[in-house]
Amino acid sequence: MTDLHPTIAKVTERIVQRSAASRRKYLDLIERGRDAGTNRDQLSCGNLAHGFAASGEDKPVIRTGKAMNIGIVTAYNDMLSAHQPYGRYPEQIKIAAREVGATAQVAGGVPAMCDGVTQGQAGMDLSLFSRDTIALGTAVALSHAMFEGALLLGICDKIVPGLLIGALRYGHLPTILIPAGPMPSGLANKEKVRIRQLYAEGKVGRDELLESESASYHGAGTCTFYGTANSNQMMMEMMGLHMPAASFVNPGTKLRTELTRAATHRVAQIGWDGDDYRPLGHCVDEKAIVNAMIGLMATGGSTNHAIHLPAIARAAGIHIDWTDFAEISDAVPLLARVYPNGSGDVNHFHAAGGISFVIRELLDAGLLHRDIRTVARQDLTDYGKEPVLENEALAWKDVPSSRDEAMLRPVSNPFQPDGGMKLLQGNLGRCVMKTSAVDPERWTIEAPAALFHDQDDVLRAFKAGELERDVVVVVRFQGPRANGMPELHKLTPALGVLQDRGFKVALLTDGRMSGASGKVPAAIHLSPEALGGGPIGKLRDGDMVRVCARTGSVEALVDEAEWERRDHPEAPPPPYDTGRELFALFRHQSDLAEQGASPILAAMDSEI
Ligand SMILES: O=C(O)[C@H](O)[C@@H](O)[C@H](O)[C@H](O)COP(=O)(O)O
Ligand code: SF4
Repeated sequence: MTDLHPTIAKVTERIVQRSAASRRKYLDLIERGRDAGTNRDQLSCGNLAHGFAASGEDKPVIRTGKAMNIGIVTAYNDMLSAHQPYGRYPEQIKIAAREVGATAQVAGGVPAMCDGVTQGQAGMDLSLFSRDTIALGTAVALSHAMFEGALLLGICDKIVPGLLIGALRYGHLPTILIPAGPMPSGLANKEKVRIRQLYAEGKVGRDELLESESASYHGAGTCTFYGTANSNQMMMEMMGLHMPAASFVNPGTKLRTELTRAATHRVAQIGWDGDDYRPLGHCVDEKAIVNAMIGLMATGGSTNHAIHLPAIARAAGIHIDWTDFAEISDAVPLLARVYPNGSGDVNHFHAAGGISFVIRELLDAGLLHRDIRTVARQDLTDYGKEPVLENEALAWKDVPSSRDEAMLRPVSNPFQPDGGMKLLQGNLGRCVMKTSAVDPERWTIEAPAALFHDQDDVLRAFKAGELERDVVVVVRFQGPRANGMPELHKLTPALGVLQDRGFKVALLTDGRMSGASGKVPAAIHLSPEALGGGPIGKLRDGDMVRVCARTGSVEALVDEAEWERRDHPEAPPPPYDTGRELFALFRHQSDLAEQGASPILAAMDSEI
C-alpha cells in the first residue's frame, strides 16, 4: 500500500487545523440532531397522524415507528433532461424500501434550474442562488422530522451542492445520493461546437443550428459533456456518497434500476438503530472534501466547484480555499480527457473504465484518502470497482486497466503531471483558470483589454468586427453581489472563432463560465468583484492585461501611480425582471466566490 502523498497529507492537516472549532460545533450539532426536534420520536400524535395520513399501505409500518422511514428529497422536473427520469423514482424507492421492511415518503421537492435552458438568458442570473434556494428547500423537506434516513435525487450543477448543503444540516441522518445517469451519446460534441462557430460567423442559420443542438441533447439523462453536473457525480463517488460507481450508468437500464434498489436497501442498513451507523455529517469530513478536490484535478472537473465545494464544506463546518485547490492541483496528475477536455464524452469515459479506474489508480498511488466513511460497506476501496449484473444480480468488478488510453490513463502515464485547475493572483485579485481544456501554448495571454459590463455587448462588438485582434475580453459587474454571478458560456463560440483566426484571446471576469466551457483561456470568479470596489473596476479599455496559468498571475500592466489614482466606474443598475429582483436579499448577503458565494451560509456563520 503506497503512503499518502505528502502534499495531500499537508493540505488535509491544514484544513483540519483551520476548521477545528467550526467542525467541533458541527459534530456537536449532529450529536444533538436526533434530540433537537428532528426525529420522529419527538413528534406528537397529531404531528404523526398528519405525517402518515396519506401513506396508504405503508401506514401501519410508519405508525408503529419500528422501521426506518426514509425521506426522499427530489429535484424532479421536465426541464432538466438529467432529472426527467426521477419522476418515477419515488414509487421504485417505496417498493425497494418495503423489501427490507422499511418505508419511504417524499419529504419534499426542490427547484432545479437547467443551465442549458437559461444559458445566455436573464434566468442565468438566478442560477447560482438557486443552489442556496435548493438548500433551503431541502431543510424544509427534512424539517418534517418523520425520517431516520434520507435519499437525495439530484444530479445537475447547483442541485447536488444545494441538496448536500441542506442535508448536512440534518447530518445525523444516513443519506445517499441517487443518480439517474447520462443520456446515450448523440451528435459528437466537436461537431456541435463546429456548427455553433459557423452560426456565430453567420455561415449557417437557426434551422441548421437547432438541428445540431437537438441531435446533441436528444433524450432523457444527463448531458454527456464533462461539465458541472457530471463533475458532481464524480465528486459524490470520491466522497463515497453514491452506491459505488453508480454515476454513469444510463437511465432505463436494468443495472440502473438495481443500483437505485441497492441504494434504498443500503440506507436502511446504516441507520442509528443498526450496528453500522453512517450519518452524512460523519461521511462528509475533511478527508472526503479533499478527495473531491483531488477528483476535480484528476479529471479536469468543472470550475464551478471552486465555488460549490467551499460552500458544501462550510455546511459541514469545514473551511477550504483556492490555495488548497492550487496545491492539490500541483500534486495530482490529469488522468482523464472527457469533452471539453478531450473528444470523448462521459459514456465513452465510463466504457473506458471511468470513475472506478480513476479512483483505483489514485488510491494505488497514495493520491486519495482511502480511509473515509462512505455509504458503502467499507472504505473508498469499494469505489475502485465497476458495477455489473451477474445472473441479473448486482456485483462489482475490478477495472485492471484503461480500455481507451486516448481518454483515460494510469498515474504512470498521465495527460498532464498536474491537475486541471489553477489559482491566478495579482493586482487584479484572485481567480481560477481551468487549463485541462486549453492548449498549453495559450496558458499565457498578454493583450490589450476590451471592457464590457454585459455579455451581449461583447457579442455585438464581435459581430461589428471590433474584436479582430489580440484581446483580453473583460466582462465585469458579473459577481454574486452585482447580478448573481451568471455563467458567460454564450461567449465561447465567438471567442473560439477569434482564437481560431489566430488571435491571442482570453476572457477575464468576476463572473463564471460553464463547466462545459473549453478551449479559450478564461480567468474567472475574479475576487473581489467589481461591485463594491474590486480592482477589476479600475481597468480601462486598452490597458495591457496578462493572465498566466504557468506563473499563476493575473495582472493589469499599468503604472503603479496611475493605478492608485484610478477611481471605480459607476455600477450598472441591479437586474429587475424575470424575478431577479426577488433575489436582491441573496445578492446583498452573498460573500466571496472563494468562500462559496453563499448568502445563507454567510448569514448562518454570522450567527453561530
Ligand atoms: O456548468 C455547466 O456544466 C453548465 O452550466 C451546463 O450545465 C450548461 O448546461 C451549459 O450551458 C451546457 O453547455 P451548452 O450551453 O454548450 O449546451
Ligand atoms: S447538464 Fe446542464 S444542460 Fe444538461 S440537464 Fe443538467 S443543467 Fe441542463
